[in-house]
Amino acid sequence: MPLTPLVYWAQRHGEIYLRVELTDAQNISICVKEKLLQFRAQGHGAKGQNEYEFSLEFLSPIKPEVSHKSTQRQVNITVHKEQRGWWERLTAQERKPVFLAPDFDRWLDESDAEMEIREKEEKRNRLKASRHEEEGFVSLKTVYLFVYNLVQFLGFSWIFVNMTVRLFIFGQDSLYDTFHTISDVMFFCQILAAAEVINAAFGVVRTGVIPTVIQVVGRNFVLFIIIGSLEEMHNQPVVFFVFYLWSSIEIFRYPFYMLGCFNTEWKTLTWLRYTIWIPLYPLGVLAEAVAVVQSIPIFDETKLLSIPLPKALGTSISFSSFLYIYLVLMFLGLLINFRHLYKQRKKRFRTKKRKAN
Ligand SMILES: CCCCCCCCCCCCC[C@@H](O)CC(=O)SCCNC(=O)CCNC(=O)[C@H](O)C(C)(C)COP(=O)(O)OP(=O)(O)OC[C@H]1O[C@@H](n2cnc3c(N)ncnc32)[C@H](O)[C@@H]1OP(=O)(O)O
Repeated sequence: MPLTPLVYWAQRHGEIYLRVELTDAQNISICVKEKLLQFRAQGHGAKGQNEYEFSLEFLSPIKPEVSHKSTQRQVNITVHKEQRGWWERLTAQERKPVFLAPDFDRWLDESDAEMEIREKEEKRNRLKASRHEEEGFVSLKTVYLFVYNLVQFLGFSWIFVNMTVRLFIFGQDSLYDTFHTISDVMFFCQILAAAEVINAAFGVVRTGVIPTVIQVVGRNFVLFIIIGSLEEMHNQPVVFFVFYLWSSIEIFRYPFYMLGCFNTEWKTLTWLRYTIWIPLYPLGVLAEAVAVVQSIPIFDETKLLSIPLPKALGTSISFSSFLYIYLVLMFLGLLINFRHLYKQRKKRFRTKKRKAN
């Protein structure tokens, strides 16, 4: 007489779950034909280590594909009903086979199973809705970044082209009136650049906050305090160099970001974005340092932004004292950002190389 294992069952609208009580089951064979399922395996059951088998004639036809998973304690079988629906019993014969019992761990009655389906559907819908929301946010972010980069690109391109054309037409003379012709657009672009700090701080773009703060604060300090607030600085040729060096990188950086918004890139542009800062950054810092040094005697003379002191201590602390400290900060800022840009460059070209392999 073949030995029969204990079999527990439960159903859903689409599936039948069978749990066969056999430990360390091996050589499992499951055959399915229309309504019939035949199981055979070696394992440790109620009658010790032996070969066990059973067959079940289901109430309605089942699909031929049956999946099973054997664990140390049992064999779990999932059978798919040919047609979805609730079966009033498992087997064709009305009398339940003696080795068969309900699996109360998985047991659900019809209404509970329907509720389970509804819950699953609701969960799926919620997931879909949140994915849509996320996609909406992503596309909103893309539009925002694209427009921001486009505006900056147009602004800095206008500056760069204007200065280049004026240099060709007026030669050296153009160096002296850069501020008057360019400053409004430069003010606009650099005020707008504060958004880059916000973007970095709130994770809108994946970049460090410190390098961005150094960049934006450093430039705006030179633009608004050193050059903008001193009329004597307005027609200094150094303004030309500062503005020209700033715009030279931005006409490549912003279109690079614009393409990045659509996960696209143009290799030459990527190379330019991550390479031309190497000469431009030190030159830019040098030009800014020259402007700071040139402004020192003017701040001393005009006493602009100086801090008044009580009479006993002297007259005032000139703003130029702070500028000496700022020159050191500039050098530190240069080192931090140079290192940051070097890392970004290495990361960019290393990943690209790996992708190409
Ligand atoms: C607290 C007070 C501190 C005061 C300190 C004072 C110190 C003063 C020091 C002054 C030094 C400043 C000198 C400077 O003014 C001189 C010049 O600018 S000279 C001209 C040359 N300059 C440059 O080359 C620098 C240009 N600027 C920059 O590159 C950035 O501003 C910088 C923050 C330095 C670096 O950029 P970032 O960290 O963003 O690197 P990535 O470009 O590689 O971007 C990283 C990822 O973020 C994505 N990203 C970034 N921005 C955007 C954007 N606007 N739109 C879309 N995507 C963006 C980018 O695509 C990268 O993503 P992924 O890695 O996935 O590709």
